[in-house]
Amino acid sequence: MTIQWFPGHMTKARRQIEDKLKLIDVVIELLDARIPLSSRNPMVDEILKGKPRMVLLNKHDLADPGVTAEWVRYFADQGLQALPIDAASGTQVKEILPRAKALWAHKIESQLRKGINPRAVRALIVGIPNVGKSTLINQLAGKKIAATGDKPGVTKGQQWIKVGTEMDLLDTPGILWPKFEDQMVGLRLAATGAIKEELLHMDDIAFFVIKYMVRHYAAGLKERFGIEELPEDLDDPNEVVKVMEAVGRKRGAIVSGGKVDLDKASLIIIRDLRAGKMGRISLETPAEF
Ligand SMILES: Nc1nc2c(ncn2[C@@H]2O[C@H](COP(=O)(O)OP(=O)(O)OP(=O)(O)O)[C@@H](O)[C@H]2O)c(=O)[nH]1
Repeated sequence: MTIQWFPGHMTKARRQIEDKLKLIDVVIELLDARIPLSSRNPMVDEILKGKPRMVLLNKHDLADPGVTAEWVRYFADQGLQALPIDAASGTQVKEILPRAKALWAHKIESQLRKGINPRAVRALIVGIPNVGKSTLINQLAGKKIAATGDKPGVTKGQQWIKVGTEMDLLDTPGILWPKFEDQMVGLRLAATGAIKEELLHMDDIAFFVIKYMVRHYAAGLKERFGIEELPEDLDDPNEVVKVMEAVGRKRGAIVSGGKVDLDKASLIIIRDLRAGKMGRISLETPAEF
């Protein structure tokens, strides 16, 4: 699967999810805790057609905990339970089963009333590329089964995976596309690694990251790169370039003649952000929407 979503890809992805929906009881919608709305498919409500659903805010280990708490309230206001998790380390993953059972409780109760032994709740994980679907499937399965990778687009391939005796999970997730027509959404997706780097200009992504960091996480930026003065006028590109130059000098990204290699400095900023080296950072808040 490539990351360039054309209308044909979207139609195919949508059909694949609709086929899976026929088999399952509850949907586990995986979002990136750092950018919950930018990592959300714009048509998700329509595609999931009212299936009981929970939201998981993944990669919470990299997100700002205060902002994530705001997002949990945001989703609660929309009637959706959102749970911050870290699929890679397994933090809060044990909470998923009780929540899936709660979403399916009315069916379990009606089966019990009829004297039928309730079957395991059937679940499907859905989300955009690179949000951590395979990593979560592996955590829930308790062993390595799905292919994982740090580049978008590695999920391939329907089998059920037993999560204990009470939940069956489809072994291939539903792949959704993000809303990248919006330039800001594209920048946030690129900054977090959900869009392939080759498709965007590094310096545009780094510009966006620097500006956001100066506004919201100045201390983390200063500390990581030993910068004393940050720009005040963020509308002046020269000021932003000065930050890039400081990063390049600090990290030895210098070309002949002693000039800073701005492409390398951009890459350093983006890689450090993705690895959490500047602290736990969220790139959007409910208040911005
Ligand atoms: N820090 C952190 N990294 C995570 C977490 N969950 C997944 N990752 C990383 O994110 C990257 C993508 O994870 P995958 O599980 O391959 O994502 P996917 O959604 O299956 O991706 P596709 O196959 O592209 O659809 C990998 O490098 C994972 O190690 C998490 O909770 N925290």
